[in-house]
Amino acid sequence: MDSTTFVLFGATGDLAKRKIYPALYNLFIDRKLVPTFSLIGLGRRELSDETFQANVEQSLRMFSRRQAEDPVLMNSFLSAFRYRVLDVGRKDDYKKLLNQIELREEELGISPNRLFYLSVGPEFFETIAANIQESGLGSANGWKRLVIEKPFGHDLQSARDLNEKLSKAFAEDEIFRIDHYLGKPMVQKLEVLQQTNPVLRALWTNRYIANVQITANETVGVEERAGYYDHVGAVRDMFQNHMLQLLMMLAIHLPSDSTSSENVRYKKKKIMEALEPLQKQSVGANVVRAQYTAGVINGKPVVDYTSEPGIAATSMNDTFIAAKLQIDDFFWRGVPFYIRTGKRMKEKSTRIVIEFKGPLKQPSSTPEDSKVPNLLVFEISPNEGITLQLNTRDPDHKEEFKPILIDFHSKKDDVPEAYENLIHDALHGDPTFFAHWDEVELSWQWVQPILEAFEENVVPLRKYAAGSYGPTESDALLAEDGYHWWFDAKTEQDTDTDTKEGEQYAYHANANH
Ligand SMILES: NC(=O)C1=CN([C@@H]2O[C@H](COP(=O)(O)OP(=O)(O)OC[C@H]3O[C@@H](n4cnc5c(N)ncnc54)[C@H](OP(=O)(O)O)[C@@H]3O)[C@@H](O)[C@H]2O)C=CC1
Ligand SMILES: O=C1O[C@H](COP(=O)(O)O)[C@@H](O)[C@H](O)[C@H]1O
Repeated sequence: MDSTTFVLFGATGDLAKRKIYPALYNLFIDRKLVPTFSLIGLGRRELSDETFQANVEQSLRMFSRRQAEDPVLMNSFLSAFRYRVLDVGRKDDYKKLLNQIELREEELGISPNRLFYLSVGPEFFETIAANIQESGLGSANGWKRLVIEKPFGHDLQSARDLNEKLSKAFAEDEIFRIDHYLGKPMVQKLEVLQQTNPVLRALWTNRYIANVQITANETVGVEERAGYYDHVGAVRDMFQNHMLQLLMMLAIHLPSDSTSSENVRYKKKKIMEALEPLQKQSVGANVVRAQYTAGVINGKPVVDYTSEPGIAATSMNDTFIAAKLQIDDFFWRGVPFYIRTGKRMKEKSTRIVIEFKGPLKQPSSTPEDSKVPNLLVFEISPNEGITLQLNTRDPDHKEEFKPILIDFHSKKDDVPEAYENLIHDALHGDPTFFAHWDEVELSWQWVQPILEAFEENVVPLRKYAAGSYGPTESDALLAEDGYHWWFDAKTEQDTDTDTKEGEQYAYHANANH
């Protein structure tokens, strides 16, 4: 890693405290930061360097996955942190910042490599990029990078406008668009698993795969983000970015001899280009839009969406979306991809289930429910694991089959946070797990008819009880094709407990209704 100055806009904000500082601390503990690493935090409020460092330390105690107890390590880490006041719209502040960065670079004897991390509201992205360029902050004799948080636009046109403005100050290969799902360790493993395992490579086609199910369910509701969430809904908050990224990562076929970022990005773009487009009129047949009503989660009653603080009683916002997508290419033609994501669901889980074709022929005396298809399940979070469901003979009833699970689960503490991976890659200039503009643009393009259909209420807003697996219409989406959602039966019994190492659990048909 090159010597770097990490220029953090929004250093006093929530994301910085909960994700960015803990990620940097863990990279430091793992010796993945250079000794001359330097961070300059920016915000409007007046803070001394000491107060800023104390705030960072406090956030580590609250949010780091590692103990932040060793004072020597802590002081060594914090000594890299400085704070400066900057108001995004005040040009003078950028000039002052440039002087301060140059002084610090000189003091540390480091090259002017600068990573600008925009952890501020999206309304500031264009202004900051333009001011970085105008002030000369981005013209030093080193590299410059722009790390940008979501949301990247509100629809296709606004995303294009934003990209055009950013492109005036930063080249595409200098822009690192964060999609934190791409930083999740299991998502990062998908390409390697496929590439290094001929067994999986051989199976990754419509010849063997019946359908793919991608789920990201959350138990939380809108929380304190009513102002943001009520304007975006599940379709913009999760589907356009995280869910479509998961689809791309799962569906790409990479050459066995190369995992270059160009390759990954090229293949992801090809997947998006091959996605069968929806027309506004056909959205209703392929997409389910829903909002939660009151219910019970983990034994606690929760209110309906429109009774949440800050949400209008008449809100038609979607808190759940399920969709059926088809990739029209050689490998995936005819394989439906079902995607669902929602708030206030029964369990917190992000997983991909691959259901294979051809349930086994069984003796006629076998009860129906002993038939199971082979499943390959990638548990992405909060638990990380891979499970393969196979059939074997039931030792107690020899004429019947019995599913067995070949199971691998990581220990939770061993798994780095998504932001650790992403910040590490951005510092190294590796763009593989960041969203390229082509993917972002194609995602918005695919989603645009859905946004319009929702806006015009062409698609009915369904309801689901908080604490369920979503509306019945989401189950019907699969039932029409003869499938059903698979879920982890263990969470039926206890949504709070993590799967313990070596513990067996089964995947069952969705028992929602
Ligand atoms: N929080 C989260 O979990 C997630 C956040 N994001 C994205 O990250 C970004 C930051 O979110 P979050 O940290 O939650 O937001 P916060 O509202 O908590 O923080 C906003 C930050 O912006 C600074 N700021 C606001 N106005 C100005 C201004 N005019 N000039 C300079 N600085 C300003 C604030 O500092 P000060 O008040 O001192 O000026 C503060 O540090 C957003 O784009 C959000 O969408 C993405 C995923 C998750
Ligand atoms: O980007 C977002 O993601 C979170 C869910 O992330 P996860 O890592 O906990 O699965 C979601 O709660 C939030 O609404 C959204 O903006």
